[in-house]
Amino acid sequence: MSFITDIKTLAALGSGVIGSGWVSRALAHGLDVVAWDPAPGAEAALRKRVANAWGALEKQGLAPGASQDRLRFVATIEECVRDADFIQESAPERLELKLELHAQISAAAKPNALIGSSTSGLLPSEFYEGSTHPERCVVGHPFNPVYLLPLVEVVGGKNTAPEAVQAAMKVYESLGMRPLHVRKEVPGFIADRLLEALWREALHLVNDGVATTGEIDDAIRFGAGLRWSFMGTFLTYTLAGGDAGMRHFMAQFGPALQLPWTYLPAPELTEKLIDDVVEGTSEQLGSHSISALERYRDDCLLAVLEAVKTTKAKHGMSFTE
Ligand SMILES: NC(=O)C1=CN([C@@H]2O[C@H](COP(=O)(O)OP(=O)(O)OC[C@H]3O[C@@H](n4cnc5c(N)ncnc54)[C@H](O)[C@@H]3O)[C@@H](O)[C@H]2O)C=CC1
Ligand SMILES: C[N+](C)(C)CC(=O)CC(=O)[O-]
Repeated sequence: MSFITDIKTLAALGSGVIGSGWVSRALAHGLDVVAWDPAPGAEAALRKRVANAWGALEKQGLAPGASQDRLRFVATIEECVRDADFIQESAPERLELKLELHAQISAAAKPNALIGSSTSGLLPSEFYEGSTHPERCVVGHPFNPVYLLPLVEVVGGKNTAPEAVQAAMKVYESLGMRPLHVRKEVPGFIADRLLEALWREALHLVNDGVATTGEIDDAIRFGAGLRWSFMGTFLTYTLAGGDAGMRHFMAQFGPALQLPWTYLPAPELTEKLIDDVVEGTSEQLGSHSISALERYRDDCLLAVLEAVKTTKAKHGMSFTE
Protein backbone atom coordinates (compact mmCIF):
# COMPACT_ATOMS: atom_id res chain seq x y z
CA MET A 1 0.00 0.00 0.00
CA SER A 2 1.25 3.52 -0.68
CA PHE A 3 0.68 6.22 1.88
CA ILE A 4 0.08 9.95 1.40
CA THR A 5 3.33 11.85 1.89
CA ASP A 6 2.64 15.02 -0.11
CA ILE A 7 0.37 16.52 2.49
CA LYS A 8 -1.84 19.59 2.15
CA THR A 9 -4.09 19.13 5.20
CA LEU A 10 -3.11 17.99 8.69
CA ALA A 11 -5.64 16.89 11.31
CA ALA A 12 -4.73 17.54 14.95
CA LEU A 13 -6.66 15.74 17.71
CA GLY A 14 -6.02 17.13 21.18
CA SER A 15 -4.90 20.75 21.21
CA GLY A 16 -3.11 21.16 24.54
CA VAL A 17 0.60 21.93 24.90
CA ILE A 18 1.73 19.41 22.28
CA GLY A 19 -1.27 19.48 19.94
CA SER A 20 -1.06 23.27 19.65
CA GLY A 21 2.67 22.92 18.93
CA TRP A 22 1.91 20.61 16.00
CA VAL A 23 -0.80 22.99 14.75
CA SER A 24 1.64 25.93 14.88
CA ARG A 25 4.37 24.00 13.06
CA ALA A 26 1.99 22.78 10.34
CA LEU A 27 0.47 26.25 9.78
CA ALA A 28 3.95 27.79 9.58
CA HIS A 29 4.80 25.26 6.88
CA GLY A 30 1.87 26.48 4.80
CA LEU A 31 -0.59 23.65 5.49
CA ASP A 32 -4.32 23.73 6.14
CA VAL A 33 -5.00 22.44 9.65
CA VAL A 34 -8.21 20.97 11.06
CA ALA A 35 -8.31 20.57 14.84
CA TRP A 36 -10.55 18.88 17.38
CA ASP A 37 -10.44 18.83 21.18
CA PRO A 38 -13.39 17.97 23.48
CA ALA A 39 -12.57 20.48 26.25
CA PRO A 40 -14.83 23.51 26.68
CA GLY A 41 -13.03 26.64 25.41
CA ALA A 42 -10.45 24.54 23.54
CA GLU A 43 -10.68 26.53 20.29
CA ALA A 44 -9.93 29.88 21.96
CA ALA A 45 -7.08 28.35 23.97
CA LEU A 46 -5.60 26.80 20.81
CA ARG A 47 -5.78 30.04 18.81
CA LYS A 48 -4.13 31.87 21.71
CA ARG A 49 -1.27 29.34 21.86
CA VAL A 50 -0.73 29.51 18.09
CA ALA A 51 -0.67 33.34 18.21
CA ASN A 52 1.88 33.13 21.02
CA ALA A 53 4.16 30.89 18.96
CA TRP A 54 3.77 32.88 15.73
CA GLY A 55 6.40 35.53 16.51
CA ALA A 56 9.11 32.89 16.87
CA LEU A 57 7.91 31.14 13.73
CA GLU A 58 8.02 34.41 11.75
CA LYS A 59 11.61 34.95 12.91
CA GLN A 60 12.46 31.43 11.77
CA GLY A 61 10.76 32.04 8.41
CA LEU A 62 7.25 31.13 7.27
CA ALA A 63 6.45 29.05 4.17
CA PRO A 64 4.68 30.88 1.32
CA GLY A 65 0.97 31.21 2.10
CA ALA A 66 1.42 30.29 5.76
CA SER A 67 -1.32 31.81 7.89
CA GLN A 68 -3.02 31.36 11.24
CA ASP A 69 -6.29 31.79 9.32
CA ARG A 70 -5.81 28.38 7.74
CA LEU A 71 -6.74 26.72 11.06
CA ARG A 72 -10.29 25.33 11.23
CA PHE A 73 -11.65 24.01 14.54
CA VAL A 74 -14.40 21.38 14.20
CA ALA A 75 -16.92 19.69 16.49
CA THR A 76 -16.35 15.99 15.78
CA ILE A 77 -13.54 13.49 15.32
CA GLU A 78 -15.00 12.40 11.97
CA GLU A 79 -15.08 15.94 10.59
CA CYS A 80 -11.53 16.46 11.78
CA VAL A 81 -9.96 13.46 10.05
CA ARG A 82 -12.27 12.78 7.05
CA ASP A 83 -10.34 14.79 4.43
CA ALA A 84 -6.95 14.92 6.17
CA ASP A 85 -3.76 13.76 4.41
CA PHE A 86 -1.97 13.22 7.73
CA ILE A 87 -3.32 12.84 11.26
CA GLN A 88 -1.51 13.64 14.51
CA GLU A 89 -3.08 12.66 17.84
CA SER A 90 -1.96 14.51 20.99
CA ALA A 91 -4.56 13.38 23.54
CA PRO A 92 -3.87 12.67 27.24
CA GLU A 93 -1.37 9.91 28.03
CA ARG A 94 -3.87 7.19 28.96
CA LEU A 95 -3.86 3.82 27.24
CA GLU A 96 -7.62 3.23 27.34
CA LEU A 97 -8.37 6.73 26.04
CA LYS A 98 -5.91 6.41 23.13
CA LEU A 99 -7.17 2.91 22.28
CA GLU A 100 -10.75 4.11 21.96
CA LEU A 101 -9.82 7.37 20.22
CA HIS A 102 -7.71 5.61 17.56
CA ALA A 103 -10.49 3.15 16.80
CA GLN A 104 -12.68 6.17 15.96
CA ILE A 105 -9.99 8.17 14.13
CA SER A 106 -8.86 5.29 11.92
CA ALA A 107 -12.40 4.24 11.02
CA ALA A 108 -13.18 7.75 9.72
CA ALA A 109 -9.84 8.55 8.02
CA LYS A 110 -8.83 7.94 4.40
CA PRO A 111 -7.28 4.43 4.36
CA ASN A 112 -3.94 5.68 3.00
CA ALA A 113 -3.64 8.67 5.38
CA LEU A 114 -0.86 8.08 7.91
CA ILE A 115 -1.74 8.38 11.61
CA GLY A 116 0.85 9.54 14.16
CA SER A 117 0.54 9.62 17.94
CA SER A 118 2.52 12.06 20.11
CA THR A 119 2.67 9.59 23.02
CA SER A 120 5.78 9.95 25.19
CA GLY A 121 6.18 6.25 25.79
CA LEU A 122 3.05 4.10 25.40
CA LEU A 123 3.42 1.18 23.00
CA PRO A 124 1.83 1.54 19.55
CA SER A 125 1.13 -2.23 19.39
CA GLU A 126 -1.16 -1.73 22.37
CA PHE A 127 -3.05 1.49 21.65
CA TYR A 128 -3.50 0.84 17.90
CA GLU A 129 -4.93 -2.62 18.68
CA GLY A 130 -8.48 -1.66 17.66
CA SER A 131 -7.52 0.50 14.66
CA THR A 132 -8.68 0.14 11.07
CA HIS A 133 -5.69 -0.28 8.70
CA PRO A 134 -3.16 -0.40 11.57
CA GLU A 135 -0.38 -0.75 8.97
CA ARG A 136 -0.41 3.07 8.55
CA CYS A 137 -0.24 3.84 12.29
CA VAL A 138 2.98 5.08 13.96
CA VAL A 139 4.23 7.00 16.97
CA GLY A 140 5.63 10.45 16.15
CA HIS A 141 6.98 11.55 19.54
CA PRO A 142 7.91 15.26 19.47
CA PHE A 143 9.65 17.57 21.95
CA ASN A 144 8.34 20.68 23.55
CA PRO A 145 8.09 23.28 21.97
CA VAL A 146 7.05 21.19 18.98
CA TYR A 147 7.08 24.21 16.64
CA LEU A 148 10.82 24.81 17.20
CA LEU A 149 12.52 21.58 18.32
CA PRO A 150 13.32 19.39 15.34
CA LEU A 151 13.46 15.90 16.92
CA VAL A 152 10.59 13.47 16.39
CA GLU A 153 10.97 9.80 17.36
CA VAL A 154 9.16 7.53 14.91
CA VAL A 155 8.12 4.11 16.22
CA GLY A 156 6.14 1.34 14.54
CA GLY A 157 4.01 -1.30 16.28
CA LYS A 158 3.60 -4.98 15.48
CA ASN A 159 1.11 -4.20 12.69
CA THR A 160 2.85 -1.13 11.23
CA ALA A 161 4.18 -1.52 7.68
CA PRO A 162 7.90 -0.64 7.39
CA GLU A 163 6.95 1.60 4.44
CA ALA A 164 4.60 3.53 6.73
CA VAL A 165 7.49 4.34 9.06
CA GLN A 166 9.53 5.57 6.10
CA ALA A 167 6.58 7.55 4.74
CA ALA A 168 5.90 9.16 8.14
CA MET A 169 9.56 10.15 8.41
CA LYS A 170 9.25 11.81 5.01
CA VAL A 171 6.19 13.75 6.14
CA TYR A 172 7.87 14.90 9.38
CA GLU A 173 10.90 15.97 7.34
CA SER A 174 8.63 18.03 5.12
CA LEU A 175 7.57 19.82 8.32
CA GLY A 176 11.20 20.77 9.00
CA MET A 177 11.81 18.04 11.59
CA ARG A 178 14.63 15.60 12.27
CA PRO A 179 13.00 12.16 12.51
CA LEU A 180 14.76 9.41 14.43
CA HIS A 181 13.55 5.88 13.73
CA VAL A 182 13.30 3.93 17.00
CA ARG A 183 13.81 0.44 15.62
CA LYS A 184 12.69 -1.52 18.71
CA GLU A 185 9.32 -0.85 20.28
CA VAL A 186 10.23 -0.18 23.93
CA PRO A 187 8.43 1.92 26.58
CA GLY A 188 9.84 5.46 26.69
CA PHE A 189 11.57 5.01 23.30
CA ILE A 190 15.10 6.50 23.26
CA ALA A 191 14.95 10.13 24.37
CA ASP A 192 12.57 9.71 27.30
CA ARG A 193 14.58 6.76 28.61
CA LEU A 194 17.48 9.21 28.90
CA LEU A 195 15.42 12.13 30.17
CA GLU A 196 13.63 10.00 32.74
CA ALA A 197 16.96 8.65 34.09
CA LEU A 198 18.21 12.21 34.59
CA TRP A 199 14.90 13.23 36.09
CA ARG A 200 14.88 10.26 38.51
CA GLU A 201 18.38 11.14 39.74
CA ALA A 202 17.41 14.82 40.06
CA LEU A 203 14.44 13.88 42.25
CA HIS A 204 16.67 11.65 44.42
CA LEU A 205 19.07 14.61 44.88
CA VAL A 206 16.21 16.87 45.96
CA ASN A 207 14.70 14.18 48.18
CA ASP A 208 18.05 13.54 49.89
CA GLY A 209 18.56 17.25 50.54
CA VAL A 210 21.71 17.31 48.41
CA ALA A 211 20.70 20.17 46.15
CA THR A 212 17.81 22.46 45.38
CA THR A 213 15.98 22.24 42.08
CA GLY A 214 17.68 25.51 41.05
CA GLU A 215 21.14 24.11 41.84
CA ILE A 216 20.40 20.97 39.87
CA ASP A 217 19.19 23.04 36.91
CA ASP A 218 22.38 25.14 37.16
CA ALA A 219 24.43 21.95 37.12
CA ILE A 220 22.77 21.11 33.80
CA ARG A 221 22.53 24.45 32.05
CA PHE A 222 26.08 25.69 32.73
CA GLY A 223 27.73 22.38 31.90
CA ALA A 224 26.58 19.40 29.92
CA GLY A 225 23.42 21.18 28.74
CA LEU A 226 25.46 23.60 26.67
CA ARG A 227 27.39 20.76 25.07
CA TRP A 228 24.29 18.68 24.38
CA SER A 229 22.93 21.25 21.92
CA PHE A 230 25.50 20.16 19.38
CA MET A 231 27.27 16.98 20.60
CA GLY A 232 25.81 13.90 22.28
CA THR A 233 27.16 12.01 25.27
CA PHE A 234 29.04 9.30 23.38
CA LEU A 235 31.04 11.63 21.16
CA THR A 236 31.64 14.05 24.05
CA TYR A 237 33.11 11.23 26.13
CA THR A 238 35.20 10.04 23.19
CA LEU A 239 36.85 13.47 23.18
CA ALA A 240 37.18 13.28 26.99
CA GLY A 241 39.40 10.24 26.48
CA GLY A 242 41.98 12.47 24.77
CA ASP A 243 43.89 11.14 21.80
CA ALA A 244 43.30 7.57 22.97
CA GLY A 245 39.56 8.20 22.62
CA MET A 246 36.75 6.01 23.92
CA ARG A 247 38.80 2.91 24.83
CA HIS A 248 40.89 4.95 27.28
CA PHE A 249 37.77 6.71 28.57
CA MET A 250 36.05 3.36 29.20
CA ALA A 251 39.13 2.01 31.02
CA GLN A 252 39.36 5.11 33.24
CA PHE A 253 35.73 5.84 34.02
CA GLY A 254 33.91 2.60 33.18
CA PRO A 255 34.68 0.89 36.52
CA ALA A 256 33.27 3.91 38.40
CA LEU A 257 29.87 3.05 36.94
CA GLN A 258 29.79 0.15 39.37
CA LEU A 259 30.14 2.54 42.36
CA PRO A 260 26.97 3.75 44.00
CA TRP A 261 27.16 7.21 42.40
CA THR A 262 23.72 6.73 41.08
CA TYR A 263 20.51 5.04 42.13
CA LEU A 264 20.20 3.47 38.70
CA PRO A 265 21.66 -0.03 38.49
CA ALA A 266 24.50 0.03 35.97
CA PRO A 267 24.86 -2.56 33.26
CA GLU A 268 27.63 -5.09 33.65
CA LEU A 269 30.70 -3.76 31.87
CA THR A 270 31.30 -6.72 29.61
CA GLU A 271 33.93 -6.83 26.86
CA LYS A 272 31.09 -6.84 24.36
CA LEU A 273 29.57 -3.67 25.80
CA ILE A 274 32.96 -1.92 25.73
CA ASP A 275 33.54 -3.07 22.14
CA ASP A 276 30.05 -1.95 21.07
CA VAL A 277 30.58 1.49 22.58
CA VAL A 278 34.05 1.84 21.08
CA GLU A 279 32.85 0.71 17.67
CA GLY A 280 29.80 2.97 17.77
CA THR A 281 31.81 6.02 18.67
CA SER A 282 34.51 5.19 16.09
CA GLU A 283 31.77 5.24 13.49
CA GLN A 284 30.53 8.57 14.82
CA LEU A 285 34.08 9.96 14.62
CA GLY A 286 34.26 9.00 10.96
CA SER A 287 37.31 10.58 9.33
CA HIS A 288 37.52 13.43 11.88
CA SER A 289 40.52 13.54 14.21
CA ILE A 290 40.01 14.15 17.94
CA SER A 291 41.75 17.53 17.71
CA ALA A 292 39.60 18.62 14.74
CA LEU A 293 36.49 17.66 16.71
CA GLU A 294 37.82 19.51 19.75
CA ARG A 295 38.09 22.67 17.64
CA TYR A 296 34.60 22.05 16.27
CA ARG A 297 33.26 21.51 19.83
CA ASP A 298 34.91 24.68 21.10
CA ASP A 299 33.63 26.77 18.18
CA CYS A 300 30.12 25.42 18.77
CA LEU A 301 30.36 26.16 22.49
CA LEU A 302 31.45 29.73 21.83
CA ALA A 303 28.64 30.23 19.34
CA VAL A 304 26.04 28.79 21.73
CA LEU A 305 27.36 30.84 24.65
CA GLU A 306 27.28 34.02 22.58
CA ALA A 307 23.77 33.29 21.34
CA VAL A 308 22.48 32.58 24.86
CA LYS A 309 24.17 35.73 26.20
CA THR A 310 22.75 38.01 23.48
CA THR A 311 19.28 36.54 23.75
CA LYS A 312 19.25 36.81 27.55
CA ALA A 313 20.36 40.47 27.34
CA LYS A 314 17.50 41.10 24.90
CA HIS A 315 15.13 39.77 27.57
CA GLY A 316 16.69 41.93 30.32
CA MET A 317 18.56 39.01 31.92
CA SER A 318 22.23 38.70 32.79
CA PHE A 319 24.17 35.72 31.47
CA THR A 320 24.49 34.08 34.89
CA GLU A 321 20.79 34.26 35.73
N1 LIG B 1 3.93 17.86 27.53
C1 LIG B 1 5.04 17.32 27.06
O1 LIG B 1 6.18 17.72 27.42
C2 LIG B 1 4.96 16.25 26.03
C3 LIG B 1 3.83 15.46 25.84
N2 LIG B 1 3.80 14.50 24.85
C4 LIG B 1 2.60 13.69 24.63
O2 LIG B 1 1.61 14.46 23.97
C5 LIG B 1 0.31 14.02 24.34
C6 LIG B 1 -0.49 15.21 24.85
O3 LIG B 1 0.17 15.76 25.96
P1 LIG B 1 0.04 17.31 26.36
O4 LIG B 1 -0.22 18.13 25.15
O5 LIG B 1 1.20 17.60 27.22
O6 LIG B 1 -1.26 17.26 27.26
P2 LIG B 1 -2.28 18.46 27.57
O7 LIG B 1 -2.95 18.09 28.82
O8 LIG B 1 -1.61 19.77 27.47
O9 LIG B 1 -3.30 18.35 26.35
C7 LIG B 1 -4.13 17.25 26.14
C8 LIG B 1 -5.35 17.73 25.38
O10 LIG B 1 -6.14 16.62 25.03
C9 LIG B 1 -7.49 16.98 25.20
N3 LIG B 1 -8.31 15.78 25.34
C10 LIG B 1 -8.91 15.28 26.45
N4 LIG B 1 -9.58 14.13 26.14
C11 LIG B 1 -9.38 13.94 24.82
C12 LIG B 1 -9.80 12.95 23.91
N5 LIG B 1 -10.58 11.92 24.29
N6 LIG B 1 -9.42 13.06 22.62
C13 LIG B 1 -8.63 14.08 22.20
N7 LIG B 1 -8.20 15.04 23.01
C14 LIG B 1 -8.56 14.96 24.30
C15 LIG B 1 -7.52 17.89 26.39
O11 LIG B 1 -8.69 18.71 26.39
C16 LIG B 1 -6.23 18.70 26.18
O12 LIG B 1 -6.46 19.89 25.45
C17 LIG B 1 0.51 12.92 25.37
O13 LIG B 1 0.43 11.67 24.71
C18 LIG B 1 1.93 13.17 25.88
O14 LIG B 1 2.56 12.02 26.35
C19 LIG B 1 4.85 14.33 23.98
C20 LIG B 1 5.97 15.10 24.12
C21 LIG B 1 6.16 16.06 25.18
C1 LIG C 1 7.83 14.72 30.27
N1 LIG C 1 7.72 14.06 28.96
C2 LIG C 1 8.02 12.66 29.15
C3 LIG C 1 6.34 14.21 28.52
C4 LIG C 1 8.68 14.76 28.10
C5 LIG C 1 8.73 14.34 26.66
O1 LIG C 1 8.11 13.39 26.22
C6 LIG C 1 9.63 15.06 25.73
C7 LIG C 1 10.05 16.47 26.09
O2 LIG C 1 9.58 17.40 25.45
O3 LIG C 1 10.88 16.59 26.98
